[in-house]
Amino acid sequence: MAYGKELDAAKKAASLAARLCQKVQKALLQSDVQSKSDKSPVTVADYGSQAVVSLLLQRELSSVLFSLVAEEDSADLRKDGSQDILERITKLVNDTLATEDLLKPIDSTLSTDDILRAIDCGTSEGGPNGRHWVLDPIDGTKGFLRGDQYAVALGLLEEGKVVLGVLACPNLPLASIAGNNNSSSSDEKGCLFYATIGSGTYMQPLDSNSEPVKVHVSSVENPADASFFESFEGAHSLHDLSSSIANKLGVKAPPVRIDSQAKYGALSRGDGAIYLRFPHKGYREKIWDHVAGAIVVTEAGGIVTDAGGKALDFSKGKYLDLDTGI
Ligand SMILES: Nc1ncnc2c1ncn2[C@@H]1O[C@H](COP(=O)(O)O)[C@@H](OP(=O)(O)O)[C@H]1O
Ligand SMILES: [Mg+2]
Ligand SMILES: [Mg+2]
Ligand SMILES: [Mg+2]
Repeated sequence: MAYGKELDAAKKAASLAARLCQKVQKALLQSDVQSKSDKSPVTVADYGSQAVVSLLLQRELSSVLFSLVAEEDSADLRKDGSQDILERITKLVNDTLATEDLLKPIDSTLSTDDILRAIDCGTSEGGPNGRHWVLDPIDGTKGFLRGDQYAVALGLLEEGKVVLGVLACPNLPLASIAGNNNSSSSDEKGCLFYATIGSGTYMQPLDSNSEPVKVHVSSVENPADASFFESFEGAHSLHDLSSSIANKLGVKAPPVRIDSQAKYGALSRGDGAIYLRFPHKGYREKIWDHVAGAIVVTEAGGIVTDAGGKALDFSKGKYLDLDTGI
């Protein structure tokens, strides 16, 4: 299969990064620190996830040319007073890598400098030529902090086109979320969605080796039977505008609001039929917020465009040039 080796590496990297995030999110929920608005735990998970993916991809693919466009960089970690947080990230990454039995044994424990370097591999600008990995180490940080949805989102661009995407969604129920905003806690959670160009979209449980299943977008034709997704955060997308558009389309169901590219994952298996996103004026969308999600949806039979109906162009660097919304 085309991109088979890249897909294996990407699935492994995203799953392992998700494991790191789950560990941090658990601690975040169990301790009472969560409400204290101390953002350091999430920073730890964002950085740790980015380091894990960067290290894994490089180790598994050992290509001379490795380009990664990723959300985080190490600038803040290099500042005075960041030593403690950097050591925590380093420990998290080492502990996470040590749990991966499929990995070649690690020659030595990674140092703080190794971690800084791994994070900074993600400073590529992308663009229309060659291969670029695109990573959002935690998409939906606000959801992550709330204990809600988030995703590790990893994609691959080749000559400006998305050819591969992986979405690890640790809190997304394996069963459909159609019709309910809050799933019961007994639901089995943790989904891994993946797609390569021309080969469809698959979903498998994040923490087991169960067989992947091919997924397809909703087949609902009548808008009256459709439901739509949007950001949980009103600051990220104009809820009033989505509602009025949904209304005009004839959609009757209330919006399903969830964080992150888990929306694209849920869409790809038909939990809902539509995703509407209208950022406030002046906001520029970043490619890592959509690359993986876009291919997961298109390979499942869906269509992803800007609000003007044009396909998303991921070849312009870090930002998407959009007409109004997605
Ligand atoms: N004002 C804004 N308008 C639109 N999107 C925004 C935003 N501020 C942040 N975002 C983006 O929205 C993403 C989350 O998407 P969603 O709203 O679907 O959960 C964030 O990703 P991160 O959490 O990776 O920073 C961030 O990139
Ligand atoms: Mg994001
Ligand atoms: Mg992020
Ligand atoms: Mg962010």
